[in-house]
Amino acid sequence: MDPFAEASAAFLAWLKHSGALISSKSELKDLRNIGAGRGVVATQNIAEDELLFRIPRSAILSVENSTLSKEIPKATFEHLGPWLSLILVMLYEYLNQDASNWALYFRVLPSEFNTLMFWEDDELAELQASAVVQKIGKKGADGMFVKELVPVIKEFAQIFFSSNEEAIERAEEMAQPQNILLMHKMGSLIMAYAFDVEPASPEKDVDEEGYASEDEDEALPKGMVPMADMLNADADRNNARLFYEEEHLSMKALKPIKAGEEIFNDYGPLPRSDLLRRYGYITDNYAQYDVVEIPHDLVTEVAVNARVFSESRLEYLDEQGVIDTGYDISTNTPFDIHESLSPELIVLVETLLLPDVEYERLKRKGKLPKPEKMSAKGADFLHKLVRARIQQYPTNLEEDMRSANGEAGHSTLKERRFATAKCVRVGEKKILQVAKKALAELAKEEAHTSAGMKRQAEEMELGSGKRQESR
Ligand SMILES: C[S@@+](CC[C@H](N)C(=O)[O-])C[C@H]1O[C@@H](n2cnc3c(N)ncnc32)[C@H](O)[C@@H]1O
Repeated sequence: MDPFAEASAAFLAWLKHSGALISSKSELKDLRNIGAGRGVVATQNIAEDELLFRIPRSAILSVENSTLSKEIPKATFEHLGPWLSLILVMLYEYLNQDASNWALYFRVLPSEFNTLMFWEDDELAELQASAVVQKIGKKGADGMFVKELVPVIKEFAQIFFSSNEEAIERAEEMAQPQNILLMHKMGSLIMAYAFDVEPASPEKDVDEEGYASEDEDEALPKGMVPMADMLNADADRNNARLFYEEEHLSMKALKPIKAGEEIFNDYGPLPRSDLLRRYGYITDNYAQYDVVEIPHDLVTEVAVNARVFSESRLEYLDEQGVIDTGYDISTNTPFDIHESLSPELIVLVETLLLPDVEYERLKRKGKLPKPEKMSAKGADFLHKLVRARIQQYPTNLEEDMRSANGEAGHSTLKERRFATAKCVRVGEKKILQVAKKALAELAKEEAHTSAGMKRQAEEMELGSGKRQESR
């Protein structure tokens, strides 16, 4: 048996031994031929709601289930927070090798990643001005590993290295680059594989469909759920979902699945930039969720040039929760600029453009301009903003499209990454182009309408004046 298939078989045997129930109607399949690693595929027709597999909560690789959490004070985990705590526990289990309950699970998890965290500088440069580059957070994570994780490992070296006689030296070595890299790999596994695990008895409010609200989701502990994380995703072909039960987590079919079809989870409506950052791959059908971010700094820059920058107005907007580090322009079909622009961006721009008297009046009432009402000046400002954003990309859409057409197959990893980066930046530039066109038209239309209304008002005034005069 080849090592890949052997690792899958050993993993499945361990999982069953741990109390998992796996339907004989699906199989864990080698999908490397389509560049998708392992995936789960139906071997027979599956009915809607049918159970695909059931994993006992005790098999989840989580802080709660690891013996490390019984030996290190709870306060230490609380101080680290859920993300670093799970990295710590995964490192502990991984370094424990065969002594770990999850040793055979680690054998089917990847040790190499294509996520942006692992891209070379020249590869990242191909993303050009995409905001995703600023979201990778490699330096921040490096700092956290050295400042937060390594000291905990040193403090509890004897526990962490299971009383190994070289425990102290091994703990010292954890700050070395190869171990920081290992921490990044654990972090990347969490990002692409972990689930927000709802508790056995939910204390949190869930909606009718059983989902916790967004705030509550943040509070849910993350856990690595074996087998559930072997499902790939597809933006349009999601056909399975994980259900959280008292003792188990059950993956069930959301619709009938035919023999031979792949079983897909839902990674959410992610733009391709984020799909690449978190999961290390993209497919065309995620283009429907693409966004381009307008950095807040660019808004202030354009406002300064347009002589409408106001520190005090930005402070007021901040108090009102409008200010962010960036604002999305999303894609939609058919394209509607009002739907596409983030409401915060419209409110921000309209506030900066208000005449003093009007601004003061709204501020006294604690109000803001309405996002659905974009003025001609607002559309014109946004048009300038979009043009400035386009300028931040070193090549334009036409150049990218031309060179994309001339490309042959991509045989090396670097070539594939370059091509992927180009798809991401082209997606963003396409949004900017249609937004630019729509805003130019809107600015013209609005200006025309407001000029018309002004003329009408003047004529009415003139008319009533005339009437007065004639009296
Ligand atoms: C939760 S895991 C799914 C199992 C994974 N294929 C494996 O072999 O371990 C997520 C990873 O699977 C891969 N993946 C998921 N969906 C994919 C798809 N539609 N096409 C290609 N790769 C996919 C990506 O590498 C992603 O980071």
